[in-house]
Formats: sequence, C-alpha cells, structure tokens
Amino acid sequence: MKNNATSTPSLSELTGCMSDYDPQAVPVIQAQSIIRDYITPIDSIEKVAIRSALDRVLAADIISPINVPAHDNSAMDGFAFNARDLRPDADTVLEVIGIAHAGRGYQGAVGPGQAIRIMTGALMPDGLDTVIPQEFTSTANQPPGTAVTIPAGAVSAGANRRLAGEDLQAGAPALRTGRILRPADLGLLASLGIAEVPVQRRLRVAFFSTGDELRSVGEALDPGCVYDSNRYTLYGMLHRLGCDIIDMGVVGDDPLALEAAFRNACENADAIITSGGVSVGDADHTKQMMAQLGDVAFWKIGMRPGRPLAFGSIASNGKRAVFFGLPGNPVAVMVSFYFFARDALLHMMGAQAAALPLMRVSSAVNIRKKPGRTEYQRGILTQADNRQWSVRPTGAQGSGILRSMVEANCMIVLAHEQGDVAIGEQVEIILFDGLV
Ligand SMILES: Nc1nc2c(c(=O)[nH]1)N[C@H]1C(S)=C(S)[C@@H](COP(=O)(O)OP(=O)(O)OC[C@H]3O[C@@H](n4cnc5c(N)ncnc54)[C@H](O)[C@@H]3O)O[C@H]1N2
Ligand code: MOO
Repeated sequence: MKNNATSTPSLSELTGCMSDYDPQAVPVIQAQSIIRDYITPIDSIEKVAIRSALDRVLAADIISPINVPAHDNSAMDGFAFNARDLRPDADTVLEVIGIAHAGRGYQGAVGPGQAIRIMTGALMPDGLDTVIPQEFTSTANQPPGTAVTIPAGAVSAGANRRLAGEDLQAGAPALRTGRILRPADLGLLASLGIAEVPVQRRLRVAFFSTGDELRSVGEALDPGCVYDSNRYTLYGMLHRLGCDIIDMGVVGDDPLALEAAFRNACENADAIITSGGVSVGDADHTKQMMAQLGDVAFWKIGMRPGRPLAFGSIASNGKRAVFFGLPGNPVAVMVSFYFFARDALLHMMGAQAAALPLMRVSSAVNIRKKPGRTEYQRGILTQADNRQWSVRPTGAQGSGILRSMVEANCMIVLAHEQGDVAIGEQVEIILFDGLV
C-alpha cells in the first residue's frame, strides 16, 4: 500500500473468498498471508553514497561494469613461469629475469626457460600461466638474475593464478534489486568502482503507545501505573529494520486524542504501529473510530503470546497508511512485531528478504504445548561440552515478562498442530542475533 489512497483490495475483499476465515480464530499462517496480500511496496528511489547504503534496500540491479579481477594475477608470492617449461619427472631450473609487484607489473618479455619473481596480486606477465609459492622452491628470496629450482611434481599447470573476471565478469549482475545491503555488498560495489547506488527511500513508521496507565521514562510512577516500555522495544526493532521512526509518545484512552493521533500518523507515515487497546476491554471506541477512518480487522490469532491483533489501513486527507495494532503486553508486542509487522514492513520497503531460517535442535526439557495454536516461547540455546546444541525455555512464559526476552537468545517456534514436546525431541528455533 502506498502512502496515498489507491485502489488496493479491501480486507473484506481479500478475506471474502476464504471459506475458513474467522476473525476470532485466525491461524498465524493465514494472518501472514492476508497481510502479505494487502500491502504493496513503496517505490521511491534515491541515490546514496555506498557507505550510506548499508542496510538499505537496493532499488535496481547492479551490473558489473568491469571484470573482477580486471587482469590475470598471482595468488601467491613466488615465481611465475610458463607450465610448458616444467619437466615432467625431474626438477626444473629456470632463470629468474625480473620481479613483478602488485600494482607494478613486469614490463619485459619472458622467454622459454625463464621465470620472474612475483608478488601476490601482481599482474601475470604475458605468456606466463603458473605460479609456484616461494616456500616450495629452493631459491626463494634470491635476487633476480639467479635461478629458481622447481621440484618435480610441486605444482600443476595454471596453479596459483587468479583469472580476469573469475570473481565477476563485466556485464554480469553483481547485486539484485531488493537486496538489503550488507558489509560485503558495500565492498563489492567498491571493488567495481561504483560510488553511488539507487536505494528505496526509508520507510516512515509512526508509532505510539495507548493506555491511561502508561507513564513515560522520567515521569513519576503513579499508583497502578507502569512505565511505557513498548515504545523502546518498538524503537529498537524499527531502527534495526532501517525505518525512519516517528515516535508519537503515549496517547491516553480518549477517542478524540486517539483519532487525532491516527490522523497525524497517517498523514506523515507509510505505516502506523500502536501497542495496547486491541483486546476486548477498551477496544470498542477504538474499533468504532477505526471503522470511520479506515479498513481495519480485529483478529484473535491462534498463537501465544500475541493473541489480539488489529490490522488494516487508516486514511486521512487523501493519505493512507498501513496499520498494525499490536497487543499491549510487552512480550506480545515484540512477538507480534517479529512475526507479522517485520515481514510486512520489509515487503513495503521493497526488500526481497528470505524467510528467517528455522534451525532444529534438541529440547533440553519437556515442554507443555496445546495443539491448535502457534507458540513462540523464549528460549536459551546452549552448547554442551560434547558440542551438541540444545534449547530450553527461559522459564515462565507470561506475556508481560519482558525479562524473559532479555534472557533469551532465540525463539522456540512450536507449530500450530504440535502437542507436548518430550525432552530430547527436536524443536524449531529462530536465533535473535547473527553476524551483522
Ligand atoms: N477478557 C479478555 N481479556 C484479555 C484477552 C482476551 O482475549 N480476553 N486477551 C489478553 C491478551 S492475550 C493480551 S495480549 C492483552 C492485550 O490487550 P491490549 O492490547 O488491549 O493491551 P492493554 O490491555 O492495553 O495492555 C495489556 C497489558 O500490557 C501493559 N502495557 C500496555 N502497553 C504497554 C506499554 N506501552 N509498555 C508497558 N506495558 C504496557 C498493560 O499495562 C497491561 O498490563 O489482553 C489480555 N486480556
Ligand atoms: O497476546 Mo497475549 O498473552 O497473547 O500477551
């Protein structure tokens, strides 16, 4: 969905043809697929210098303008020669007539029976096709003009030479559109001599917390109140996704204030994320107001935590923004973000992101699990002395226990139909952190 009113299908159009759609019992997979069908990528491109492109979404294929490497060169410090000179069953002695350094090649011709001393990365002189590392020869570090002895069978023809274009050929695609650029990609762009790349503009995401009981950091904690932590976890998760973040603070349970906040968010952002107020309790006025402002479904998802979820879009003054109303409980907000909002926001950014890898490891304990809902338990993955990995839940899995998210290094994903897990059984996990 773009940030202006367009004729995308409404939620009722998308769900109308699903015979098994029940907003009070939506399986995770069905919710993910409705969300995916509802949103469209933004398409707004800007050019940035390669360092600024880190973690951004590439907006066009990058075609290599040159061969990488540009020329045949040596992979080792040693001696370059033509393999035709090698004697099959005896040591070969060649005259060393010069030296080639990286960036400063050997200029002259090299004839039969001759070799040159060569450094890693130096251009292979015309007519030479093989390099022997200096440690395999008996005359390493001798000045040019002496001879090098290549022991019989020490090297095969064509060895230790990097061919022009073997990394990437001129005209070949180097990076594909939709890629989220990683450090290696920046290096590859630099290796092609490319200074700027087209990327999608950052997705603008507005978020606020709802609830009269919320106090912001710095305020006194009145009786019955809690500090608003969701805006900080949301900030962290959105920041990691590379979004432009609009933090709208805490909005109380007041219909007029909520409507004003939604309109403001909608007019300034591509997506709006709220936390709290989506369960049965106070949601009625929110539901009514959203029915006026947009196209929003209130779901009960077959999952734990994160059962209530509002999803759709809000429109105001000709602008339209995708809306995620995440549950207020501090763990539920994170789990709903990771398993619904994250993928949707990546799709809006134009990213071609692969699904998060699920690893299978053995459970260190028995785990209680009811079939009929997906459970995302906070897990601690550890390696035993025998190098085997196993996972155990952090302990109590209440959806208000944010400490458990801090202790966890992975989520244990227990599928919809899965029942109790026995100790030693394989379970699927998603790791929180990896190489970045
Ligand atoms: N009768 C029912 N009650 C509840 C149901 C239900 O199906 N029937 N669902 C439960 C589940 S599951 C969840 S999750 C919560 C979600 O409710 P809301 O999204 O309406 O969230 P709130 O009621 O506003 O808050 C829930 C809980 O989380 C605390 N909270 C809220 N916002 C923040 C914040 N920004 N930072 C820290 N903590 C926050 C809030 O104080 C409440 O304790 O509903 C269940 N109830
Ligand atoms: O979403 Mo609730 O418990 O499932 O926190």
